[in-house]
Amino acid sequence: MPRPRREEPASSAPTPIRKLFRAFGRDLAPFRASIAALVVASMLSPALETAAVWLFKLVVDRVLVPRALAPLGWLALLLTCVAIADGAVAFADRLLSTSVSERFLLALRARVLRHVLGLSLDGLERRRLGDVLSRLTGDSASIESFLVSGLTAALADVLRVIFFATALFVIDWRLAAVALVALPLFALAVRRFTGRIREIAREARRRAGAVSAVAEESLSNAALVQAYGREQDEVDRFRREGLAGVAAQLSAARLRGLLAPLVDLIELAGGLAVIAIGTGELSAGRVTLGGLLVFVTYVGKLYQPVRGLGTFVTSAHSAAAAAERIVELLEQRPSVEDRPSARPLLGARGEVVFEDVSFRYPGAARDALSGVSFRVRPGELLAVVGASGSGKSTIVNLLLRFYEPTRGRILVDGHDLRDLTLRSLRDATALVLQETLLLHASIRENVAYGQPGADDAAIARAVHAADLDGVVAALPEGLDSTVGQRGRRLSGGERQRLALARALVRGAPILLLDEPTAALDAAAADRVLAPLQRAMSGRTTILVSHDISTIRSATTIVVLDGGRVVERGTHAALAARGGPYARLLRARERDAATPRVIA
Ligand SMILES: Nc1ncnc2c1ncn2[C@@H]1O[C@H](COP(=O)(O)OP(=O)(O)OP(=O)(O)O)[C@@H](O)[C@H]1O
Repeated sequence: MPRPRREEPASSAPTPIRKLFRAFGRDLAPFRASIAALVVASMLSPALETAAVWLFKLVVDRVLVPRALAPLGWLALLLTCVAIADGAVAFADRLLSTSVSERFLLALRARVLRHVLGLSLDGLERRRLGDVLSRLTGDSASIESFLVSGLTAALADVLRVIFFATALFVIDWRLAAVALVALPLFALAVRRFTGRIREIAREARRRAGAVSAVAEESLSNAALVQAYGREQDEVDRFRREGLAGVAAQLSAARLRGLLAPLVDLIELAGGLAVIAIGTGELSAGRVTLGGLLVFVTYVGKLYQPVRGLGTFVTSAHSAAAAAERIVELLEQRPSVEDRPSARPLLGARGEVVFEDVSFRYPGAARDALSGVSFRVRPGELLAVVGASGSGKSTIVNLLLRFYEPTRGRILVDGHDLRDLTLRSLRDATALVLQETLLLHASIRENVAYGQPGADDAAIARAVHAADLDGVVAALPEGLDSTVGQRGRRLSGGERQRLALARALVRGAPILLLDEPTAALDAAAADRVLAPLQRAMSGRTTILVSHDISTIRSATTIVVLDGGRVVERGTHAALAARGGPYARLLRARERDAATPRVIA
């Protein structure tokens, strides 16, 4: 299979905050009812808070100052009711917001994952896996924390500001005017910082992606890293990427650190001014003691939501940065998609025809295939041989429609692949690669992956045909034993036979085998041979291989060189001709005579 070429995705232009809604509004739609309830809770909560403080004014003015106990009864009742209502609203708010946040986040992540899985391989391979993962986890979480938690909290904060400020004016408008002078200053201080915080938030999100990418690359290549003793280099690379993130976080901390004391100072100045002027107002009888006390309480409470709104603005910026990264991913279109007129391939017989097919990988300098033509009738075996890089795996990639030919066409049962739905084409094929793709699951699940819903009998037949009975019997939990990550608990040959069982259970009429025995030693390869032959019989098979024992029986052998077919025929005919195939054979024999070196 072709090596993935990954490059860092370029950062795109900033996404304005309203774009967030355009991009993710429809993800919110299923939660409309819960969000409406959440909005009501966010409105009730500030109203109840305002009422509770106001009741204390009444306690001071009606009970404490006149030293009269009588009104305390109804005031206490009211205070208790408000406290209970506040508790109930807070409970509902917490439950609702957790439920909406978590379900929204899951739905968003599932949408992103579905999209990414639907991308064509060329688009996917250009990305770093860790970066995609970081978008799927961290960036989605930022969007959630803005769109759901953030917006409802902001709504409550706005209402708090309105209610508290109104209460201030009702108590004493002169005092209120003084107290509120500080607010615009406050907002100004927050604004000055936000532009810079936004840039830093974007940088920090991008860095988080790079750090996960490095970790993913090191961990997925752990065997390589250890065998070549490069652990320290990997840690260093991780640290280098991480350091840039540390710098971004430090700048953010510096800004936040500056903002906090500034805000405190403004708050203190406001409080002192209120007390100074409030004493005068109290003496002039324009305000009651209770009024002044709750006034100071309201002022103290007023700064908290304003500060909350400042944080909301910051979170909006980091959400915008996250949204940019997710939108960029979601806007990537698969280069291979179903045409609107695409029809399913029904009851496939398995005839495969390549008609003058040329193909160049995106961004490559030369064609990987040029003018390749061949026909494989149902049930026949076509072997593709050739030197490394001659285009063998590309044939498999094109037949699975991971890519589309740049020229010519590929037909299955007489239908151009482009007229068929991707799903039905892939349903008609079973693939076995040199590098076996196994899931971290049981043997049963790995086999059933080939045919979801396969019953026990079908799985047992496939396991038997793949010569895995002995392996399964030796495992403590039989078919339900797990194979470890990427099947590491099995030997290479066993892994390959498991991959074959999966292909067999699929019952697809076309079998694609890309060097299925290349990673195995002679003994293990021999063990795969019989199951392989069983798998091939009755199916159209396209086999990419260097292994003479598997290609000897091919109906046709196609020899590729530099993406062109240079020879075709049966093993006997080609071996006798003394051309490129015979040369490949001789090279193989020499290889077989020299001991293998594990690279
Ligand atoms: N994803 C890719 N992007 C760009 N070029 C690619 C890609 N995959 C393969 N190529 C190039 O296309 C050519 C054919 O590759 P292909 O994988 O089909 O060769 P192959 O015959 O299967 O080789 P091998 O036997 O080494 O697996 C090579 O020159 C290779 O470098």
